[in-house]
Amino acid sequence: MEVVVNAATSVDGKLSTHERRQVRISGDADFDRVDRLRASADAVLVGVGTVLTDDPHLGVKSEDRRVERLRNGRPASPARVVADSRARTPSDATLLNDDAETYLLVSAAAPEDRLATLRDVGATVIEAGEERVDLPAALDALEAEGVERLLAEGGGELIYSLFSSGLVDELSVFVGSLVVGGRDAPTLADGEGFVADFPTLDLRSVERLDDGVVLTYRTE
Ligand SMILES: NC(=O)C1=CN([C@@H]2O[C@H](COP(=O)(O)OP(=O)(O)OC[C@H]3O[C@@H](n4cnc5c(N)ncnc54)[C@H](OP(=O)(O)O)[C@@H]3O)[C@@H](O)[C@H]2O)C=CC1
Ligand SMILES: Nc1nc(O)c(N)c(N[C@@H]2O[C@H](COP(=O)(O)O)[C@@H](O)[C@H]2O)n1
Repeated sequence: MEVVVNAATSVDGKLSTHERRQVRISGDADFDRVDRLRASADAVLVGVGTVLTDDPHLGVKSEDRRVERLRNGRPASPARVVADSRARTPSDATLLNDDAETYLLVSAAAPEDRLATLRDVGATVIEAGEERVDLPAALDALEAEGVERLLAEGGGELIYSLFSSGLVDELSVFVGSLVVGGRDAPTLADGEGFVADFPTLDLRSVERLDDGVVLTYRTE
């Protein structure tokens, strides 16, 4: 499976405010680039932190791209995937609507009643890990479901875990021209942080877009 991570950060590396309030960092051209990435993916992954704060849709927005996918025998939008160890995704979350399939990656610690509720509203549950989602095992299970290209859109906890498990193939970051600040604001990679064996990246392109730049890396 090819795993592509995409996010937008301020110049000081923040994904959102210290209150975890979503910030419009990308401009129209960058949102269109993200839409192209979504259209090229079989599934889009976020952590449950992003679902709880942003209630994202994660679908392809361009009608032309949805039509093109259908013409190629694919669903109009990629599947939505949430890393959600304890099944905290609200049953009325937007990404559980009928626009695309939705997978919840949970751990053995997820309460049965929550799983039943979420299955009732259409989610497909994949269990991997005891206390927290075991991402390598969960991604293997997704691959068995036909997901060959996975776009991970954040947030910082999830992106850190993907790097720490060596699962990232490509990273693109839009760096917008604003400073968000705040020592507690989410950054591109949070988690516990690396103290050695830092993942190193190979910078492949630098593109000026909107009022910022898109940096694209492959992992080594
Ligand atoms: N600017 C941008 O491009 C983007 C910004 N954001 C912003 O990021 C913020 C949310 O980020 P953040 O709080 O880091 O939350 P995340 O979206 O990264 O979700 C983190 C949660 O995912 C669950 N999870 C399950 N398994 C794992 C695992 N193996 N590794 C890591 N997490 C796992 C955990 O909850 P549990 O243990 O309960 O399962 C964890 O707390 C929001 O403010 C949002 O607006 C988000 C996306 C893009
Ligand atoms: N790429 C990007 N640029 C920004 O400026 C952003 N604020 C975000 N945020 C993330 O985009 C997702 C919303 O998706 P939908 O529009 O609801 O489909 C969500 O994950 C945000 O955190 N991304």
